[in-house]
Amino acid sequence: MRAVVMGSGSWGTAVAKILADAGNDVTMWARQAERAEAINRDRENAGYLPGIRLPDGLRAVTSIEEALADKEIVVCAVPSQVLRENLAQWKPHLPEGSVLVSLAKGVEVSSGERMSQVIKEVADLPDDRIAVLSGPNLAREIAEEQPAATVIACIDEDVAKRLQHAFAAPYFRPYTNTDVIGVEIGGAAKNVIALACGMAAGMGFGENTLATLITRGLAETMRLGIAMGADVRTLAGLAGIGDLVATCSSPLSRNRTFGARLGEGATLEEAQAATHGQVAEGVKSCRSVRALAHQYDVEMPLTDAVYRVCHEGMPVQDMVGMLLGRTIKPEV
Ligand SMILES: NC(=O)C1=CN([C@@H]2O[C@H](COP(=O)(O)OP(=O)(O)OC[C@H]3O[C@@H](n4cnc5c(N)ncnc54)[C@H](OP(=O)(O)O)[C@@H]3O)[C@@H](O)[C@H]2O)C=CC1
Ligand SMILES: O=C(CO)COP(=O)(O)O
Repeated sequence: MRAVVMGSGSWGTAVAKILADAGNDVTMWARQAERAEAINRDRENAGYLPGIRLPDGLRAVTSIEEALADKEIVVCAVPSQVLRENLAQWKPHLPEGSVLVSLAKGVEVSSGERMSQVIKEVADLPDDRIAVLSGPNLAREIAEEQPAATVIACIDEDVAKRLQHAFAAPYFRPYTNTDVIGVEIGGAAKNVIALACGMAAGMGFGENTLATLITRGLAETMRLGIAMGADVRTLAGLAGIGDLVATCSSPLSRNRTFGARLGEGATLEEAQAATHGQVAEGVKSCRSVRALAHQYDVEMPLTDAVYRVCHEGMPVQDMVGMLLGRTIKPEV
């Protein structure tokens, strides 16, 4: 199929490689001319995935019109808080009949909307032309062709199946799902829990603490997902527990690394500066996920604690007392 990846960061580049390795005709859109030129010249996106050789057929362009022309698959690979402004620019050039696939793992702060909702609203598309791709997919590992699986969700199962074939590479195995809400909430919430895990690791806590945070993080993600209409089985799958485990455990995760820096004593500004321009989505999404928890009247104590550290100046050490000092209660 003819596909374009709109965005040329870590995951956008890795996904463009997957699509090319899966036999599609792939273009990448980069907003900076130097990046597009370097990708075409060096067959490498050194700023995001140094040392990864990109497939020969992969071409990067800076013109939105040229990028989108005639494409059947349009992959949205910019961070969640800037998807709306980007889509507004892309909209006049979106090809008739193309399917938009969101990679972003976040909830928009200004609206509380999931990415598929933002796409529907801005691009004015029916639900059967909007899909999301999410799973335990740390970009660097996938770009190194380490085997992994993912979930492609669309309300229309036939569309999800077509995309499943398009994204299936020898090292990358997509599963279909029609539970778009569950896949999106799993992806957004795990970044917040990964921040908490990073903070714990940075403070020197070990595996019991991490396992507790992952497990209780899943519990609060499930509470929110169920309240929003998700299928709990989705959250027990790759886009839920799968991604939660990968992100919370890996030093490759920007969210976990950001949290770890805070746990080690860095200020928010210092942690931000150390991300080298790459996005740690949970820092913003903890605000919108927490707002959803209030809207749906569910308890999300870990998300609340991360929000307080990131946005209310609570010292990271106070998280422990805040979480362990809560009323003791049954597990389920
Ligand atoms: N990295 C990963 O392992 C994974 C990431 N994701 C998700 O995918 C999404 C994208 O992540 P990722 O590629 O890693 O992010 P990066 O931070 O690596 O790259 C972001 C990309 O978006 C572009 N960008 C940033 N701000 C703007 C803007 N205002 N307008 C236009 N373009 C912009 C950047 O362009 P420029 O380079 O010019 O700044 C860059 O191409 C996120 O939601 C993330 O959670 C999902 C799975 C895995
Ligand atoms: O989503 C990811 C892995 O599935 C990547 O996580 P980070 O954004 O924290 O690097």
